[in-house]
Amino acid sequence: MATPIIAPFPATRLRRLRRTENLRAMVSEVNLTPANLIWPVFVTEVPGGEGEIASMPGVRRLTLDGVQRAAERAARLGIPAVCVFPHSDQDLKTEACERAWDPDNIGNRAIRAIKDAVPELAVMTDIALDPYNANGHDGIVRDGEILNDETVEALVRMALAQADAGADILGPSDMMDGRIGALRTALETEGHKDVAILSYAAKFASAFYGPFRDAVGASGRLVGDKKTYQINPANRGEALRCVARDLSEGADMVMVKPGMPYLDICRAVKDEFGAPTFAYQVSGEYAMLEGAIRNGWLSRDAMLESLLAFRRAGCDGVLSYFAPVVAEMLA
Ligand SMILES: NCc1[nH]cc(CCC(=O)O)c1CC(=O)O
Repeated sequence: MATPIIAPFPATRLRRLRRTENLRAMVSEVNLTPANLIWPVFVTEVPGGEGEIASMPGVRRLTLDGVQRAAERAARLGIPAVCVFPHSDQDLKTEACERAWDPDNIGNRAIRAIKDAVPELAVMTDIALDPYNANGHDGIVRDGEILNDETVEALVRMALAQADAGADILGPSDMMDGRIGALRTALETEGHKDVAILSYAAKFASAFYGPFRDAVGASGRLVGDKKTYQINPANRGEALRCVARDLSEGADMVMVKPGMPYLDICRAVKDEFGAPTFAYQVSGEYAMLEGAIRNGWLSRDAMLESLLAFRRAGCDGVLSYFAPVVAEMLA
């Protein structure tokens, strides 16, 4: 960026352009619109599973009817995409995770329900085995080890079932090596050449996913942690190598996750690669902000400020549980 020429005070008074709302709007460097938002929604097949998630006040697990109404709300508000997360029956979780590629699993049923209700709304999915895995991991576990290559084969089956159900954007969130290339090849050869991949490329092993694991019913199941596949929060260089690798294997878009504690990574990814770049303002970030707002410790403007920060850091869009509320505030 060119260094602006600044005349000495009083010729320069930077406050001149902050004086009124309209002057401030004229010189705003970034903006936030509903088009920048992707709304993550939880869909349950468990009888009585719908309702508010204790660690995410204001966020509900939805039935298939409920997710159709959410899709209509998204479309009305100008939110371009929803991302479907399944809350599946505990009894249907297995060690081989077969249900992940069942055309009638709750995730795939939700994709079809949304496409029936609002065909033009983009539907994004999550590709990882954890909602269907008896031990809560994103990959297949044998003797305590998360198996990379066997998991990638399972992910390909899962992805094809989602594409068959009508998904527009696939979101591999598992952090196995080689998955983007395997998914891209399978999509090309199985008649899904226009299905986009938004890779969770720089996904860190974070403590901020806790409420999400409650929401999808994986918390009680998870043995150990995800540090052998998700990135060490200390590692910026490794995150950039992951993004480079995923783009070179055929990802159309990339994501940094979590969001707010990793804005430096967002900026670096955008500057380095210029690809469509997204951040995930994850469940723990939502819980922090919403908890403080509900207690009266922060104002609702903190929501908007947090999302604007992603735009300033170079993100094209943000996955956020605040999406519908923020889109209403922006309307
Ligand atoms: N692979 C599953 C997945 N997909 C999105 C999230 C987290 C989203 C959030 O916290 O809001 C997770 C949890 C995890 O990796 O343990």
